[in-house]
Amino acid sequence: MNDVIIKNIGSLLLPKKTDKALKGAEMDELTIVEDAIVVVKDGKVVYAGAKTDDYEAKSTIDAEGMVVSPALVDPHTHVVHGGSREHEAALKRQGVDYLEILRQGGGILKTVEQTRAASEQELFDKASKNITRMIQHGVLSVESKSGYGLDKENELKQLKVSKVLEESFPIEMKHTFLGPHAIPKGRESEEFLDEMIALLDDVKDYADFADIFTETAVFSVEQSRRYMEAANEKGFKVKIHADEIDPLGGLELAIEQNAISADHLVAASDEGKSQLKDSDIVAVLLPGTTFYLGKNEFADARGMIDGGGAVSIATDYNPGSCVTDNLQMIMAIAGLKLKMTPNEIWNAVTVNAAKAIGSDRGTLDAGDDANLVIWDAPNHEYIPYHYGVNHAHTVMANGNVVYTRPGLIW
Ligand SMILES: N=CN[C@@H](CCC(=O)O)C(=O)O
Ligand SMILES: [Zn+2]
Repeated sequence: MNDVIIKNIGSLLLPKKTDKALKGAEMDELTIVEDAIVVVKDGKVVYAGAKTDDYEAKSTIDAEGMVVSPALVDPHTHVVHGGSREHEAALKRQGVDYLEILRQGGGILKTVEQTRAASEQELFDKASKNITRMIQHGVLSVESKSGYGLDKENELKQLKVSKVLEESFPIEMKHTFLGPHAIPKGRESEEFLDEMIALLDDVKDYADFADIFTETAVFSVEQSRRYMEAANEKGFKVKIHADEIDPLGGLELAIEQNAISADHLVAASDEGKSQLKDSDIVAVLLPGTTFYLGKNEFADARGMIDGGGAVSIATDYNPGSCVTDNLQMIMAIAGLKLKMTPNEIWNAVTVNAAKAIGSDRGTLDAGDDANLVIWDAPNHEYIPYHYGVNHAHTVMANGNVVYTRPGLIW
């Protein structure tokens, strides 16, 4: 006997199951079944498709005509950190730019101080609140970066907390070592980079990926190449924060180094974007960051998709450049500012986001783990349209309901 049937689904979203991320025109293809059901047994999808009487189950959930999709995947976050930086928000509004704040010892370096000062328990308690909100917003897979320790003890502390979060919540997490995220005060960049390269051996058991911030006044393309080559040699899959502010050629480097994703890409060159088509890399765009930093130029998602590339989107949740853990908000900005279509947006937060972090999630085919969301919306286009609010009604992780929307108590 099956465990549960979700019946009366108005629109069931079924992103295509593939080995590689969806590219170019494929990104606008999304199977939507109206009047559908999903059947679950032992935490797995038995059937997801058009309504049929062929299945029986111990219990039913009435979706009352709502939308059902795979649970969302957030492929770029900095969720484990100490403190907060609300004091910098005012500086940014006065026109002091993000890299200038970093040069003055603020920005990432401020969060490094706060993270070093926090215990594992304090970091866990703080990040638990973010993870809880992410689940409530329909996200069940989260990539989590270190990068606020910048030394062995504190980078390992962040990565350990990330692992404990994964063990403590009904989610999948991928963990990324981002030791070369900033240069600590008083340190010389080459020598610090050597230290981070040596650290790769120590973090091997805790990290799925090795990442670097390639940017003016942070790490150059040459330094990033040295780091990525070392990480590749040690068996890491590599990621890169590339071309966020200045067009340094980080995307071309990512392709050369066979990175699983290149992230940000606001200032990526036309040459780099044209290479996406023939590579397996996923461009992870972070439009919430451009929005929060008050910039007018957004990443060229249209150029990347129309040129045949694979695109995903993420929150980039962090305490400085994008302070939201609501991926639905990012879906809205992707429509408004990246000019992505609703189908492209849904593929970007499901299958393509999963590919960007080496996860097999993001689909709801028979045999998949039953990770899904019932959305209180009349159709899938409505969710990025009605922005800034949470449309998740019910979230199911491995066949168990882990969140249902509370009502008013009055
Ligand atoms: N740009 C570099 N790293 C983060 C921001 C980190 C911070 O400001 O604390 C990002 O991806 O946006
Ligand atoms: Zn980042």
